[in-house]
Amino acid sequence: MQGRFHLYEGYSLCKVTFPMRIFKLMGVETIVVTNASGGLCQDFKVGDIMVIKDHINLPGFAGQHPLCGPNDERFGIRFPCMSDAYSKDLRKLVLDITAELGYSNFVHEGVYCMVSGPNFETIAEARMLHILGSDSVGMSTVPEVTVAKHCGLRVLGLSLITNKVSLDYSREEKVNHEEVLQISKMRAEMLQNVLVTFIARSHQVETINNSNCIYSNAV
Ligand SMILES: O=P(O)(O)O[C@@H]1C[C@H](O)[C@@H](CO)O1
Ligand SMILES: Nc1nc2[nH]cnc2c(=O)[nH]1
Repeated sequence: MQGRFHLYEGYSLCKVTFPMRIFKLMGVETIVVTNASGGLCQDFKVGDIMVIKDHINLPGFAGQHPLCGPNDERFGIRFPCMSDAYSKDLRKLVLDITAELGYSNFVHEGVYCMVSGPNFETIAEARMLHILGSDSVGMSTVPEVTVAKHCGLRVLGLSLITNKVSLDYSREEKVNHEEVLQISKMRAEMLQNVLVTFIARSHQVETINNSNCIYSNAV
């Protein structure tokens, strides 16, 4: 896909996640999701890649959840497990690949937190998300991954840290969308290298077949 739908654009979560069910019906088994996010973990630098190991569905806590409403049993069960949404095998494969490509210094694993946006975080909000265990924060991905997991797709998620999120009232820098786009452009080639190698090697991971799909926005 080129681009995605976002909650902040006014789309319902049903529409935001609809492509996942189309992929399922098309026979896709594995999806790769990419996004841009702000780094909350103090070890992260702008331009780092975070392999998503888990997420926090903040809108979901408030009832903005793509699986609310009658469950469609053709796709999955009413109460899906979400503790292993991001495949361990795929995470290992991508970490091996980034090490081989010499990218280890700027690749980390971490927890992505979704907020609805469209505003970036206040400092108090950022501090709260950090205390809750979020390593990065963004405005997408979680609804799609939730629906993908519900219908049995395997997921790899990569998040590009496009800016540092301020946790400190004395910091003067202000995040803006241009910076997000600029860093995404700067890292596009590196992410493409990782993904091309990942796709070429994905047959090494058991149960993956060739039905893979890249679902990306920022890169
Ligand atoms: O679709 P993603 O999550 O990559 O896009 C992020 C969130 C906003 O659309 C935008 C903020 O700059 O980047
Ligand atoms: N919510 C949020 N989304 C982002 N997308 C890219 N950077 C950010 C950020 O700092 N916060």
